[in-house]
Amino acid sequence: MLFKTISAYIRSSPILFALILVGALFELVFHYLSALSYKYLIDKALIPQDREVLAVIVITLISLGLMNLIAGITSDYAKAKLGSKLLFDYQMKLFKHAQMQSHRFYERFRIGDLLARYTEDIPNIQTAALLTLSSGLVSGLSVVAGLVILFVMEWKLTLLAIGGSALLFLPYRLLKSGSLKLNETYYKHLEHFTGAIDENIKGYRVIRGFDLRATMLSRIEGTLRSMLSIGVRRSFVNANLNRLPMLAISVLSAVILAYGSYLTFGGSLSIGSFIAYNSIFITVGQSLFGISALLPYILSARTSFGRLQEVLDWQPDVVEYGIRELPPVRREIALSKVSFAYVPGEQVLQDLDLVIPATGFTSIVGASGSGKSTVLQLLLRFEDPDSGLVRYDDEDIRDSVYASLLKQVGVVFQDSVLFHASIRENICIGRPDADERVLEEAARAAGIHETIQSFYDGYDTIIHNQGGNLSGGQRQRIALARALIRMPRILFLDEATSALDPETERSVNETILSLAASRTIVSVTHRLTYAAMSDRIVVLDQGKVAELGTHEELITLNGVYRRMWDKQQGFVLSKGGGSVHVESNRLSQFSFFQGLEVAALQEISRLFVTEKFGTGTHVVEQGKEGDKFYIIVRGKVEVVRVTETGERKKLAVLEDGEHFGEIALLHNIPRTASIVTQSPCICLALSRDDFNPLLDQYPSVREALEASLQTRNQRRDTRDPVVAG
Ligand SMILES: Nc1ncnc2c1ncn2[C@@H]1O[C@H](COP(=O)(O)OP(=O)(O)OP(=O)(O)O)[C@@H](O)[C@H]1O
Repeated sequence: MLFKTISAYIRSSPILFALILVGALFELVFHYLSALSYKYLIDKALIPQDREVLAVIVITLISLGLMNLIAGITSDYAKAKLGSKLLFDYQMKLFKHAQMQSHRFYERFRIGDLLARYTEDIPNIQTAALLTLSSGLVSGLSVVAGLVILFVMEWKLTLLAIGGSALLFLPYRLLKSGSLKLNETYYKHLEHFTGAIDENIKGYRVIRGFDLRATMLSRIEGTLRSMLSIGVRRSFVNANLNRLPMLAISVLSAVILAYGSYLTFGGSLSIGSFIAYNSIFITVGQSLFGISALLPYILSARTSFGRLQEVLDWQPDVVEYGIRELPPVRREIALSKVSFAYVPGEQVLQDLDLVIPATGFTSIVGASGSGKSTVLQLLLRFEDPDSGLVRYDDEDIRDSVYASLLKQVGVVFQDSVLFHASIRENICIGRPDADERVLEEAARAAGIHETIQSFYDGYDTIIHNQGGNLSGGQRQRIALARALIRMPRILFLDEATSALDPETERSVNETILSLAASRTIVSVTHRLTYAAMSDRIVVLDQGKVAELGTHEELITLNGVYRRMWDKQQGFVLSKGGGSVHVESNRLSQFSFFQGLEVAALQEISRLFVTEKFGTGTHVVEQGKEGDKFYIIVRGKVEVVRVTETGERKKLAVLEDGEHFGEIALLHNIPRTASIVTQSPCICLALSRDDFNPLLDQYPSVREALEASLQTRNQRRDTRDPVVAG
């Protein structure tokens, strides 16, 4: 398969291959004529002392040498070009293939797996192809030509040489399968290694926060030790693939020398012929050795080729077969009877029907994990539904040219990736042909033009480290400008502002609201204050549309939305968002504060302290004794538990208005899980020491907390994974 593919590839560049072949033939002719010249030099020039013959031989050799040099240089250039082209073509092919893939592909092939293909496997194939074309081709031709000449000169001796040559390939046959297996194992470990490095870089906060440094170090050490031991065996086998043929050649040379001398003693072979024969045999031997020296490279390339094919054979989930241009959306975008699962059997959306009018501002809200982002992914065709269809007006988007869909939409994510380039390039990446006026218009619409102008280099300011030199609000506004410059008919926002501080969030949302007048906006958000301003709200619950309507309609419904809304109400942020106050009626919603007088609730409310956390902070550490109860005012946290084997398990996600750690108000008991922020968070914290004096005053609170603790212990006994932190 490797040879078939590579030789087809080489044949696709006939001129380069012809140049390489001509170079090989010249080299061959030069080598053999040099060796054969001994026969004439000794028998026709030196022994008879004929100076004229000597001069002819020398001039012929010099001329051939020069021609060989020119052909060699041309062939080297052709090889360099062919090799670089092969590298380029395969790397492009792999890149393009990866671009067409969706989540299943990226779950199967982690970053380490893919990087290894680019940096190890493709270069391995290139090396083997180039070596085969250079020393392999010359050596192969040389062996054939040499054996023919030797056969004509002395057939008995040559038969002996051919028989002996088979010995050279014996080690290959013996070591081949072992070498292939070792190569495969080595690359598997290399993938783990690069994947682990990537994970350790990206997750350094989590690793430090969970004190996983020793665990990670020992994992990497384990991988590196395995690579060390496999590396030793691999190098040893490869060295033997080289050394054993060399040994076989030495033995064969000794036999040829002995038998050739015997023929010379008997007078059936002249001295000149014997020296020429021996010289040609040495060239054949070297060529055979040249071929056997290629074998480790070819074996390695075979493994690499298999690994590369494994990726290239992966069929994309979203196949771009549509041929019709998608007309501009006029009426609606919709999901009809859509079911979708990332993991077979774990349904995220089930028979979902949703129609979003192509006008105004639609918000999609719902609890974490209800499928909001998944709906957006399907509308953008990042994924295709398992059943049902996604349509823009009456067009099934699978039947349309994908680019014509993307042309109509713009998208801003929560973590908008900005590239290491100027602000101008980052915005214009959405529309490379945009002129200065269009660029500034987009930046103005996103409310960032003045800020950019105030930078020393203006639009030419370079964005470093994915936007590290900009504030969160500036990054999101640039991402918004990048989406707007495409003048999209529909703008999709996926939690585009929820990671911003309250003040910036308010101002970016005002900008977004002003955009809704001229285009359709579909926004996934969990912050209901801004969803309330939209024209319609879709409430998702466990992958289904639970409610649909305006804010007022949904509040009157008194259902899921109303509960979510109530949870997020009752917090008063000071101007600038520096501190938060929780209202007494909000506190009364917590089961353990229920029934308390307003005065008592107000007293408790005053005990709460505002705490702010950046993304990736461990608000609560598993195993550490807890002494605070927290309410999340804004932000998103993950409840995670590290198992005894070091595995990190995500148990739940908590958002605005949700709480954790109430048992700590009663006892200083170890936390059963950690709470890690997923976005910047503002929390209200109530410490046990502050709250304790009130417990005697309000026995109902103590009873409710005791009951809560009991429930939690029962849960733990039945191994229920949900914890309150
Ligand atoms: N790539 C993935 N592979 C497997 N499961 C996934 C993947 N992406 C999402 N899920 C799961 O699909 C479900 C819905 O996820 P989705 O992101 O759509 O929810 P969401 O409502 O947007 O949640 P959030 O508000 O937390 O972002 C969740 O249970 C989630 O764990």
